[in-house]
Amino acid sequence: MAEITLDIPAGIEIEGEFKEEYEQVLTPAALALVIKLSRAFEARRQELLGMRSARAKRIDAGERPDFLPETAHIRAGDWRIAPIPAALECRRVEITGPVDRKMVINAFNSGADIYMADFEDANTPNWDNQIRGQINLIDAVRKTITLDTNGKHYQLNNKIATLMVRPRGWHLDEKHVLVDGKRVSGGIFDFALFMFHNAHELLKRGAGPYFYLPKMESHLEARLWNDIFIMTQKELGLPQGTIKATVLIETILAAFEMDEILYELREHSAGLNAGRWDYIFSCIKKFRLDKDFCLADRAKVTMTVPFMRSYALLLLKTCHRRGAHAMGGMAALIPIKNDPAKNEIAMNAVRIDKERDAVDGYDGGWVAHPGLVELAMTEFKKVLGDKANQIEKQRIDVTTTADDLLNFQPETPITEAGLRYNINVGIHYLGSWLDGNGCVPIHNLMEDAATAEISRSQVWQWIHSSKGVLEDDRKITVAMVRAMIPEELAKVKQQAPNGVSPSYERAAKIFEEMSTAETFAEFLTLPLYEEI
Ligand SMILES: CC(=O)SCCNC(=O)CCNC(=O)[C@H](O)C(C)(C)COP(=O)(O)OP(=O)(O)OC[C@H]1O[C@@H](n2cnc3c(N)ncnc32)[C@H](O)[C@@H]1OP(=O)(O)O
Ligand SMILES: O=CC(=O)O
Ligand SMILES: [Mg+2]
Repeated sequence: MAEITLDIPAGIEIEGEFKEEYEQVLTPAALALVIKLSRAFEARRQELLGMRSARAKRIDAGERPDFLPETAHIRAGDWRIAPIPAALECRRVEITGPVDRKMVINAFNSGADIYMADFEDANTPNWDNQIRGQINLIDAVRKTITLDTNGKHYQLNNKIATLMVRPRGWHLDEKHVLVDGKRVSGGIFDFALFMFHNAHELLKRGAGPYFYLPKMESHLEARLWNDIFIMTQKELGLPQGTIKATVLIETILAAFEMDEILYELREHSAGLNAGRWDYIFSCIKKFRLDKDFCLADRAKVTMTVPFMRSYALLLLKTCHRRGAHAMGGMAALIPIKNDPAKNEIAMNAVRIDKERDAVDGYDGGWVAHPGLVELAMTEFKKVLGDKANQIEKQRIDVTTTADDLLNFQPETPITEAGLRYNINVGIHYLGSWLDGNGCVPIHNLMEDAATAEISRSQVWQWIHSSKGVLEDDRKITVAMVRAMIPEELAKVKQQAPNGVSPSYERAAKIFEEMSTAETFAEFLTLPLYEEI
């Protein structure tokens, strides 16, 4: 590995490989911001992660989450978030995708109102992806990004989507960068580099630095981001309130603190998003030891089952009451090539999903693929007409209670096909992730870190729960899962037209370890990260 030859400020060590083009990202001044934010906030990040573990232990011991008594005044109070900048008023369709150069260009050109560049669920956070992703965004913000590949030239159109960026969640470190000898937060690293290089340029161009914030579990975690925003704005000479962020409500605990999260970020808020896939994963994770909890096959846990419906409606009601955008999540379906009949079914499912969100009152929603933008746009336009959003639509009829949020149905069916599906997807996704691709089409669905977590955690839960019983009354066991893993690995290999890399053997091993271990690993990506 070549040594970093950059002039780097004292206190920071870069352990990642050096490539000449990285120099434009890892400048001394940008790294100084990483140091400043890390020194100011790393202890609090660790404290909050400690609080997550302590809370998880209490839930394991039987505590049920509820709305917080100490913040009742915030929920009852009559406040609204600060006005939303013009560039973020209209968000009917948001396309998301990893920060790969070609996909960045395609996403900006897709016709969506917003493009969320993803350093998180859709991305393997290897060193090259992280730094190259920053380079791609620097070039895109300045509209100089181009690419020539496979005989095709890529460049930005005149009219492009507004950029939002999703840095990594609080649980992830950036292991290639140490500040005072300790790994920095992945989220702070991604955020600081993006802010340093692009905030002023974005403002010059009529937009601003806008973010999506993932996987938070409490309003105190949102407060940490808010404090980071305040310090960064001061450091970079930006007016306070310039940064705007949409928080993904994608953990069951955050669902009890939606008002509080908006309140913490009220000067910097751009609403909430119903991050449905991580939300399902979070429910399984938090209640995995509850003898009464057990969800049916992954495919049965849709947006219309009781706990998901309650969560979606509460998010909508909460946002609009506070003058904030309520953003719908991702329908994981993608266009199906070479099978028009199946494709029509998939497109219709996306249409129904977006129609439901739009009619409910959502202001927009996510798509995973450019081929879905027009379809989703049509559904939102049918409801919104010429309006940029429908924030004025108040859902006072919604009366979601704690019990509604915790009404985990359906419990059946759990099928052998569903179990095998989870194993198959888990191995395939892990293999791809290890090879550097954090978002893949599997069985005609978009699979990313959040969807794969559902597969992995369901297998663990079905083994460990007395309710983990197949329709034909066979109990799901370690031995059953162990026997299926090589069979599903063989199918994954067969399904890959050009074969698979050795990573897939490793992936099968890791999947086996994680799904059969006595202790549940907090996140799939934590042990995986140590492998890359
Ligand atoms: C739970 C959550 O967090 S959801 C958010 C995270 N997930 C995502 O962001 C999903 C992103 N989507 C993707 O990565 C891809 O769409 C996949 C992996 C699901 C499917 O990828 P593929 O099978 O390669 O798609 P396909 O071959 O149909 O792509 C056709 C074209 O669309 C482009 N494309 C596909 N998806 C995207 C996207 N999300 N953004 C930009 N371009 C895209 C491809 O680059 C390709 O471009 P080209 O014709 O210029 O070569
Ligand atoms: O990030 C989105 C999700 O659904 O998870
Ligand atoms: Mg997510």
